[in-house]
Amino acid sequence: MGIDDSDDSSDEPGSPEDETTAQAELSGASQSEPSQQSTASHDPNSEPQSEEETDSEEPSQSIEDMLLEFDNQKGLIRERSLLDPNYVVEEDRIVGRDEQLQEITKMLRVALGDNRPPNLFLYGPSGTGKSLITKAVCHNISRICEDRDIQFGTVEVNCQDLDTLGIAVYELVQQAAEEAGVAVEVPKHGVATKEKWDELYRIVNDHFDSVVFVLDELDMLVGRRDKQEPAYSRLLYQLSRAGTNDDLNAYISVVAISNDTKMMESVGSRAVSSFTPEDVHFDDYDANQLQAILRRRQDAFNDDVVDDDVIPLAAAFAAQTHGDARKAIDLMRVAGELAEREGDTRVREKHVRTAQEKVEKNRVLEVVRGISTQKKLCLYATAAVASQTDGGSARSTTGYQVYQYLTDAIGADQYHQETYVNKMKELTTYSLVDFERRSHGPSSGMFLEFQFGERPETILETLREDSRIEAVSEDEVTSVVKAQIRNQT
Ligand SMILES: Nc1ncnc2c1ncn2[C@@H]1O[C@H](COP(=O)(O)OP(=O)(O)OP(=O)(O)O)[C@@H](O)[C@H]1O
Repeated sequence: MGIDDSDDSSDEPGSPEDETTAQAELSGASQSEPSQQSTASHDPNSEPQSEEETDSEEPSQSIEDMLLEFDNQKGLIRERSLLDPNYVVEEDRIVGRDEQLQEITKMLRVALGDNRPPNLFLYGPSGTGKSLITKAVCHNISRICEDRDIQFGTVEVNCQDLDTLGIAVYELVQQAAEEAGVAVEVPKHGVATKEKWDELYRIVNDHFDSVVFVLDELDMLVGRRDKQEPAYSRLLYQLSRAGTNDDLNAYISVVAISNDTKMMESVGSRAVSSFTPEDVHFDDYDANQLQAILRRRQDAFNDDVVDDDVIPLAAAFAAQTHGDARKAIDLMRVAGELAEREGDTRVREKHVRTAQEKVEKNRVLEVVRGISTQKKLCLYATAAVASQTDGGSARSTTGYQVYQYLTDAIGADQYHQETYVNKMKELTTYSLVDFERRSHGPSSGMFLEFQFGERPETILETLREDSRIEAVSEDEVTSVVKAQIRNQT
């Protein structure tokens, strides 16, 4: 029996660890901003001060006084949790996902009859309600099962921060133990992954009749690169197979969630034949749906403090990129916090505009902080092209020419075009960029057209914080880009 793949760490830049830090900074970013509020107030009616008095040091306000003063200010946000994208809202606040709700309910309801529900694959862009709908359905099943004396459990893990298969299985063990209210009896490190699987089976068999395993952001569980099959594929194989052989007596269903619509294409054939999921697609939200979602949370704010144009504007900004509800909610929260910090009595359009800049920049930062210089160069070149085209998109062929210019300019290694394209494709995982395959007719070759999820200018601005990229003249890059775009036909 081998020791587990605890050395199975991802060496890829942009590993989950980098992102966790960025995520933490993202969520805390708005709180850590220095306050705009001036504490030194000048009373225009006060007596003119003598020269001497003016020169003397005013006693500064104590921290306690400042805290109490801020505490006494009437806030604009009444129910902050409604503006937290990680908070699971009640069912009556879910809008515009009737079809998916119905489909998933129909398939998972089998658990109520003490039977095995099918496996599911939920896919679609970020922030389109995949996790929310799954949680809502499982929560309801759990309630009804309780009444019927069926031991139903939901074991949910987010795979974004899990580097290896061994760690992912341990995470499942931990979540299962928490759901069952028991202790984990296997160590996290230094044992074979098989022992962790056995512990998972033990907990599930001892405590549940039926379990839904929810594997969120499953495509992020890549694992060791020297393995033939990605870790997510091995996890799906093992888990779904255990549900059909003697390892697990409980009925189990695996719900795999991914932003990557093509994830199933890279799942190995063994896993495909044991997983065989029902697919449920989640579309982008349009501006009207996003408005409806935000209106159902408007009571997060005090009565009558949000200007009429605030929600439509936040929804329009979020719809412009991917129709991401998380972004729409983030915009409302940041706009509200900005207004509060300015001491304003209302949330206004201008707060949403400033929030848009902050949220967009944070999202880009979240992605680019952790990636390698080479990936940054690929991204910079492609965004530079997109920033100069009418539709905001960039052809891979043109992007590569600009990438070559950049690598020459800073004396970096230069990849072949195929590697450049692969690096860009890898970046699609983060929903920052998407691509379509195109051609200009039978005589010309194929190319990929990259579309950005955020404004290319924000990406360029953020990437220029890297000193190597900053050293390249912006004007020169722009003229190279323009020349290359002219050469395109
Ligand atoms: N239909 C909806 N009604 C109300 N709120 C929604 C809806 N869809 C998404 N949200 C909210 O948007 C945020 C993101 O949703 P969720 O986590 O379900 O997205 P997701 O598709 O799983 O995205 P990701 O792949 O990035 O995890 C959550 O705060 C969720 O409450």
